[in-house]
Amino acid sequence: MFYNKFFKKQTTAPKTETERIDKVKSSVIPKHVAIIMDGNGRWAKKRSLPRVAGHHEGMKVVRKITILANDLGIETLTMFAFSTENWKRPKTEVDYLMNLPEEFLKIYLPELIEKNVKVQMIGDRTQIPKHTLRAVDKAIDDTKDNDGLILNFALNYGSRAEILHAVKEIALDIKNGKIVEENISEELFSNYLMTKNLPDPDLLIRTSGEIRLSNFMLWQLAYTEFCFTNVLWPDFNEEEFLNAIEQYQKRSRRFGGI
Ligand SMILES: Cc1cc(N2CCCCCC2)n2ncc(-c3ccc(F)cc3)c2n1
Repeated sequence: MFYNKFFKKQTTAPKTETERIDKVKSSVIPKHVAIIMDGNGRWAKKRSLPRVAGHHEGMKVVRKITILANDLGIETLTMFAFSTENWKRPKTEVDYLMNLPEEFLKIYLPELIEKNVKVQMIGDRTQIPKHTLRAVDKAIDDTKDNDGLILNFALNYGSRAEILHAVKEIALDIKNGKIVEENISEELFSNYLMTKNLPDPDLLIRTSGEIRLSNFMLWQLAYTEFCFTNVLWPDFNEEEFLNAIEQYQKRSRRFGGI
């Protein structure tokens, strides 16, 4: 039992995970959660395993957190799976990573469909191997009519490239008379981004103790609450996810106001 100083009443800490989930569901649920899934290589190194073992373990955590996010009623979950900078990694690691979407979908797509999850993707498709895109596009098509959680994978995504592409598109539309300069607003600009059909993230989670954005959703994260945890992504679990949501629920967001 512990004494709740605000409501002057005895309340009991939730004992089971189900009770904890119910308590979280009784408060504000972030509509859009974005996750930078960091620490996979370090997790493997700590176990004297190859880096790709960390990526494979991290893939299983994606499914775990997706299922819980869907159960909590979160509307969109954006997972930063591959950045435009990741091409600099060794070819063997990049080749492995480009096979992960297929492996993930082969194992988990039936369950995602059954749970009414809708798969989407943001990122530059031009450099992604055809076999990877085929698997992702099939999942997008197979889930296009679902209206549950949107599972949005950031794949070969870079925010500065996204912003530059939007600027060029706007310049072109001004040149061809589609829009006039006076009409350029934050809302119009947002509609030129890859995330145009999504609300800005309410909560960003980054694992492994790194405290930086790594060229991720720089425009969209303007008013997002950040939760940085030292936990390595392969060790991240439902309890850690609930911790992050509870942290979010304890913060009152002012969007620049008082
Ligand atoms: C490149 C990459 C890396 C990747 N990792 C596992 C999670 C930790 C971070 C890096 C490694 N995961 N995990 C799931 C996907 C995925 C992507 C698209 C899709 F439609 C379905 C699944 C994925 N893609």
